[in-house]
Amino acid sequence: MKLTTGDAVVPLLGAIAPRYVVKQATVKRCVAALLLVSMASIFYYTHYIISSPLSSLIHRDTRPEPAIRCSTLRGATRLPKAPDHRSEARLRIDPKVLVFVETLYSRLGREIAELLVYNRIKYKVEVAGKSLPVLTNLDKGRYGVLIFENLNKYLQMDKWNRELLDKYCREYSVGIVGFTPPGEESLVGAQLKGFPLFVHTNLRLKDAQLNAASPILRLTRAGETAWGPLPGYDWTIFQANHSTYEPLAWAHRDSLDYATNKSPLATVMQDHGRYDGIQRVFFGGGLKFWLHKLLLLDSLSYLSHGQLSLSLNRMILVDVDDIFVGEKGTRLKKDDVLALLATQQRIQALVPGFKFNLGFSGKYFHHGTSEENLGDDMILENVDRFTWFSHMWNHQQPHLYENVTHLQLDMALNKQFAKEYGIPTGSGYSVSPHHSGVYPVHEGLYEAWKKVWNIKVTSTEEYPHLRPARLRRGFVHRGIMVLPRQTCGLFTHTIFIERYPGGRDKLDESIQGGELFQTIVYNPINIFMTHMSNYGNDRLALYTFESVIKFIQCWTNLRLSSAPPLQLGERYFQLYPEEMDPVWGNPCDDPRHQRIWSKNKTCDQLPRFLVIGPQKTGTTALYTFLSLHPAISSNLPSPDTFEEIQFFNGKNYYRGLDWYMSFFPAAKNESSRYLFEKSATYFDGELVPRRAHALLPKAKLITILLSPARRAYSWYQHTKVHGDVTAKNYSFHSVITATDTAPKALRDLRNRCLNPGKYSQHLERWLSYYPAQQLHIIDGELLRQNPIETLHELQRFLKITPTFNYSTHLRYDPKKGFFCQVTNEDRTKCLGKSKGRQYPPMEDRSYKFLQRYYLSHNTALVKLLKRLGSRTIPQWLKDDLTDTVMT
Ligand SMILES: Nc1ncnc2c1ncn2[C@@H]1O[C@H](COP(=O)(O)OS(=O)(=O)O)[C@@H](OP(=O)(O)O)[C@H]1O
Repeated sequence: MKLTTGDAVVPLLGAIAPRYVVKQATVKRCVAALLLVSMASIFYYTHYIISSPLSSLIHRDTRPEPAIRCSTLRGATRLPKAPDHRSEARLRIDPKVLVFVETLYSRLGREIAELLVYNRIKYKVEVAGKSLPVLTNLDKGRYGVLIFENLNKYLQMDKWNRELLDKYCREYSVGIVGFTPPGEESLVGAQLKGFPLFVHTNLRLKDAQLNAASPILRLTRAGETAWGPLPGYDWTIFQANHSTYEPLAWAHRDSLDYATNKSPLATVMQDHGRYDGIQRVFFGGGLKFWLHKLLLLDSLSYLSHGQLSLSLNRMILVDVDDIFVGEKGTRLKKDDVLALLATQQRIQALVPGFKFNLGFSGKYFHHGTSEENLGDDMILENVDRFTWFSHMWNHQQPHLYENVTHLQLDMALNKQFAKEYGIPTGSGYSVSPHHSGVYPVHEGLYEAWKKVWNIKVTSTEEYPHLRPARLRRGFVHRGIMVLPRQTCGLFTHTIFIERYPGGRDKLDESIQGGELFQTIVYNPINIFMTHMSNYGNDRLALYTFESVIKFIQCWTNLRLSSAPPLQLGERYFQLYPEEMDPVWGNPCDDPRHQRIWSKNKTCDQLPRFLVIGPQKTGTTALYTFLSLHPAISSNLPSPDTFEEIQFFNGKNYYRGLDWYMSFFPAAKNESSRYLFEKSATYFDGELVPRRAHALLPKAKLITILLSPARRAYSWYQHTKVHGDVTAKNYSFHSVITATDTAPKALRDLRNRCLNPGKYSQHLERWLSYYPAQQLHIIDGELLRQNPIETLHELQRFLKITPTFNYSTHLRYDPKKGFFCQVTNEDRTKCLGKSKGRQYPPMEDRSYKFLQRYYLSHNTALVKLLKRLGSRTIPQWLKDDLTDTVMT
């Protein structure tokens, strides 16, 4: 049966299906009929709709054209330059926002926080109604703007706190933003408690406009009308009878019975502070309406006197991935290429330097229909009008290659193709199919990229994860800048507007104030990912980008520009130098990452617990004794740092995950393997807890504590024996008592000697990443005197079964003065002579000095141990504190 028209499907269903259902009435046959119909539909779609000569007519009729119009685009009105909110006054406020929320889960509170995160604005969340947080630090205000998710929480604050807060705002010139909450009861002309300001609530509004004269508008441009209803039915509008108030935004009532009064209603009201000396902005609705998000950003900028101003520069690069790759019937034809060029030219007038950035896979060149092959030729005829980057030759994902040689060969083929067809090869930029190899890092990709293409910059949506987009970041690995890539809502399969998921309205919503528009507003540097097929067919990408760029021009004062990827990369890391350092996560914690993780790799090659130090507390003894356990395995030794890998601190971290995992060979018997690592310098490493947690969030942490004074002395002896010149030249007492005017080498040695002993401080940092249940603290004195009991307790904490009986494996060796490993009945194997050294006892004056030095830290440690539920306080800690009190 040949299907000719869409109508033919109906009789097919009507004729066949009922007969089967009624006469046979068997489930099997129903399923078979359904299958048949589905297959017929697929056949109809793929063989008729897509390849029919009529298909172009069907879809081309509905191909969307950018229809964004406004006075700015016509050049009709030249609006004044965006104001700079920076003030001449000597400001004493930090560029940080304090957000008072109703609860930690309230919706608007979350939306506010998300907006701040997206724009990298620092903030602190506080639940309103509790006591006020500390607002000042020395003579500086900690916050530049206060936001109340629910304005009532501010208006109804108890007198004492309200006065304190208002005083802070006046003294430090800090402004307040307040959102009126929706209420069940509709208010008509109700007065805001204590202000000559009145509200009407629960209104439906439409057709929003901005007050062009408002000094708040900076990023947001006035002059247009956002036609149509505003989202929600619970808008509040403001009416004032004091000159301190000035509307920032208006809208009209969206109601049939309101035809008589056409005057606009203020939805956002500015309080200039003439009434009570505090500047405020009141929002008559939440952040559902896109324009309000912009107005909030401008309000923060204005109220903080420019401390929280965002740059107005935005850079845009549009990658067109998969050039030459698409399926027959979905590729570019000649007129598509001409449209691409024409749109590019129009965009260039709005975005200086803009060129579509084409990523090609040469293997599929001329693999389309004859018309599409002419399209390929047309692209190459205009090769110099675009910028170019290399995709993989055959579009295969890099992590699927057997080895780096094959990967290089594949890349070389694409390079050869580029040379043959005059495609420029010097952009230094590349991307890989489905982000494979970029993140999680596949070292082979970076190696091959550098060798074949001299790649210096790439982009991905996957670091640290695809979602949420606002948290995407960049990093640098092996000299290659990895930039965050943005999505524009178009994917390989979205090629016809009629079939856009959610319909055309959905795409238009994203362009006109929605997700895509906001992506550009919030990201100073935007690299968008699109595919060749988005530029043929309905040319949705051309429509999307031209429209959103126009919409940005109409509604914002942003200065758009573009530049080649290398320049974008340099700019990105100038803006965010702190992002250069990567933070490696576990590829198996994210199903998307796991899918692009090489089959040769496993996530089992990671430790389940870490012995984190600090140095000189007995970590080697613990490491050695743990390694005797048949179910526990440590890492392989490092050629540089012996039993310690020292990955999470220092330079080794930049060697990447593959390097780290190579120390943990694949287990033979998975169930009995407890992999662990001990690096004693982890304990006090500033970055270590964050890095360790990103990779090993479930790992258990073991730390050993002993008198920080004695630890410092042991460390000094160790450093001296290892030939440290400063330690050799200065006595222990000179080192620990060195002042800040001492030579740098001595100060450095002092710090390295003393800092690890500030236990509470370091433990708090670990506990800000890991839950307390994952931390086990060993008393270093007990480890030394009774390692058997210490290890039994540790096994209980680690939940390792069956318990290994250490009493038959460890024995006190009187000669060594420590417990050692039993090798046979009368022999033991002790740790080397560098552990359990002989040195003179510490001078009394040094011990006393250190007791005082560590007093506050030790006191804090006692508190911390109690908080952690410790029933006994170590004897050395009691001694250190008692002696101090007595002296
Ligand atoms: N069983 C056993 N054998 C030998 N040494 C033992 C043992 N148990 C604890 N200790 C104490 O461990 C101290 C060395 O600590 P570390 O291994 O953590 O030092 S290091 O940071 O790895 O260099 C070492 O410090 P010093 O006495 O100053 O050498 C020892 O006091």
